[in-house]
Amino acid sequence: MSVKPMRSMLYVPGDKPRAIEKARTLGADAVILDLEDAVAPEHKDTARQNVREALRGQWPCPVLVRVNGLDTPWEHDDRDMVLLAGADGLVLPKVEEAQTVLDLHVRLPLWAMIETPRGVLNASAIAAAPGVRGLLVGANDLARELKTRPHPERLPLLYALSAVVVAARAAGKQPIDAVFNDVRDPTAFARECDQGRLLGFSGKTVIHPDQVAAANAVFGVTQAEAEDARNLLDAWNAARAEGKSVATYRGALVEQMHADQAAETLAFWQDTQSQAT
Ligand SMILES: CC(C)(COP(=O)(O)OP(=O)(O)OC[C@H]1O[C@@H](n2cnc3c(N)ncnc32)[C@H](O)[C@@H]1OP(=O)(O)O)[C@@H](O)C(=O)NCCC(=O)NCCSC(=O)C[C@H](O)C(=O)O
Ligand SMILES: [Mg+2]
Repeated sequence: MSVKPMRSMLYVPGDKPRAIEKARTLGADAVILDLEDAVAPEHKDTARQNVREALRGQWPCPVLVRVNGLDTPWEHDDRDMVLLAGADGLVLPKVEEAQTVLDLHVRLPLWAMIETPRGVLNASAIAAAPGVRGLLVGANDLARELKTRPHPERLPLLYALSAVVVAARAAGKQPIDAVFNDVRDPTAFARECDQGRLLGFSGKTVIHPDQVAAANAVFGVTQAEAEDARNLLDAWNAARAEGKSVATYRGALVEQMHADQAAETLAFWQDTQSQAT
């Protein structure tokens, strides 16, 4: 299954109608209307009503809803509302085993959050479950559960982050990196985006308007990268036309997989260009 990479997935608290309205205009690749941890217990009902209302309107991107966990009193009402109101997908928090996803029996695309040690250990099976489009890291919960200390390079979380990338990629699904909490530190945010891309994530979950463009830039394709991919493909096609099995581009070996990767880069570039116009 090929799904367009989600460079930025913007969480918006369900109890903030002004932020929900603003989210339509921010250029995120997806919006996640949150009913879970961004909403206090006494606001859950109002948030559900706001989200139901918001789903009736027009959106320029897919709109997902993060429901409350299965072990909470709100999950049932959340899920009923989401199914009736026609969201583009369901984000399930704190998924720990594939059976949770299998037991849901919903047709909506599912995005499973990996944010507990058991979730990390079972990430491969969760990613492979039918209906799952991607895995989202919940690093705040994960750090708490792992009893790690904060670290600027996320050293204590690296094993879990890579485990999520490997699990999602093995199943052909999208791994989406965790949120960065300090919305007033764009430099550190950009650094964490770079690290996420380096690790293999498709995109990043974000929590503030200012983070959207930066995530789109880091997880997108630059013009220079698109030109490079086009040149590599030209070199590859020329070598193949001469009957060669491999090529070189700028002195480096090019094989079929590099050509395939370059073609994917170009396709993604063209897709984002056509969206921007
Ligand atoms: C993080 C915030 C609480 C910061 O709020 P605030 O200081 O009020 O932001 P600003 O004043 O800078 O806001 C400026 C304008 O932007 C709008 N806004 C803010 N956030 C969003 C948003 N997420 N989407 C859309 N619009 C947003 C404000 O309304 C202002 O608009 P205007 O009045 O017109 O100027 C706040 O950003 C926030 O609440 N963010 C989302 C938090 C959230 O969703 N949390 C849940 C997901 S993360 C999570 O749960 C962790 C995960 O599970 C894990 O375990 O790691
Ligand atoms: Mg969480």
